[in-house]
Amino acid sequence: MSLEKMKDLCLEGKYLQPETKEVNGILMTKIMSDNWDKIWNFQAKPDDLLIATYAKAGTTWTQEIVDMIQNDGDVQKCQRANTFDRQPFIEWTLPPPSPSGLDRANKMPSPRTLKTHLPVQMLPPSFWKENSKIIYVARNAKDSLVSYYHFSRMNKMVPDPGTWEEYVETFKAGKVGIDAKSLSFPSVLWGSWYDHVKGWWDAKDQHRILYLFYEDMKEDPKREIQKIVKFLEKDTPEEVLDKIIYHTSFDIMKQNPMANYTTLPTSIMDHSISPFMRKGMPGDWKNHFTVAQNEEFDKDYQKKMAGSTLTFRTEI
Ligand SMILES: Nc1ncnc2c1ncn2[C@@H]1O[C@H](COP(=O)(O)OS(=O)(=O)O)[C@@H](OP(=O)(O)O)[C@H]1O
Repeated sequence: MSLEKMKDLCLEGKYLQPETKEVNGILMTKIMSDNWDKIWNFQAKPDDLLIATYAKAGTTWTQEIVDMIQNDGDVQKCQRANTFDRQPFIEWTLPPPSPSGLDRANKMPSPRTLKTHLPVQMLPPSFWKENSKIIYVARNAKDSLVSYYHFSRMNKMVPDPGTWEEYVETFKAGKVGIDAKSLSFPSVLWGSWYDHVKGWWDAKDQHRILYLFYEDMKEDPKREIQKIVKFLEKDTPEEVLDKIIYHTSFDIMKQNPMANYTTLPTSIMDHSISPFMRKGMPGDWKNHFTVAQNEEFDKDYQKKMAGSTLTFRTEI
């Protein structure tokens, strides 16, 4: 769909506050849930690569790294199209005539790289059957929450986050929160962060899954990019590796219109409210949580993550 058409749809108000609906207890936009049968029956292929994350974990960053590796560090080739055109977001669905992630994926020649935010139990079963490779990226809960909050403020295609206080509770609940005073219903798409990261963690030893952490990527991009190179069975020379590190650094990606979502109309994503490429740093949660909120969050976190071997760093 052309950007002009997208603008028209927005002006008609079709993207203002999407309706939401649960599928198997996971909140999605209504249009995604209406399309669920098709998403569930998506046909993956053995040479597909899937980048899976809970929202705001560093998906776009990983997508850019993967594209650069696959294109042997050719920056121009990686600027051939927007991230969402290069690597379809399989469950993402907008009102017609906008092509869905499935439409984009089905039209794409192999080998395909695809994106999803689906929790592990909701992944179309063909990915397991075809043994497609999967890169999962996880980011600590507090920074994910902060990033998701600001993203929900600037992106009209996801539900309004409500106030910061409301959103902290919504994120912890992993679904719709109800604020009795304002009667607003902030909600979080793709379900609980806690279940998401734990579910994929448990799956990683039974399938071809490379499980990465945003904080590790930030701490030592070369080491983490090399893990991806190995997983993709590529042979990437040192100088290409250095080029990839540079091109996918936060400051360079922030200036790259093919990776920073600025080609979308402001009626969809308003970067003046909060840029998509916002801070790009572990530890920004400290600028948002009050001491009391942090203590409450930690208490709740211990309960929700009890029994899991999965650990995160909240700063580096
Ligand atoms: N290159 C690079 N380096 C470091 N950090 C980066 C990079 N690219 C994107 N980002 C940050 O990742 C956050 C966006 O996450 P996602 O791409 O997963 O968002 S989405 O779920 O696909 O909408 C968002 O995090 P916050 O800045 O904390 O909001 C982006 O700034």
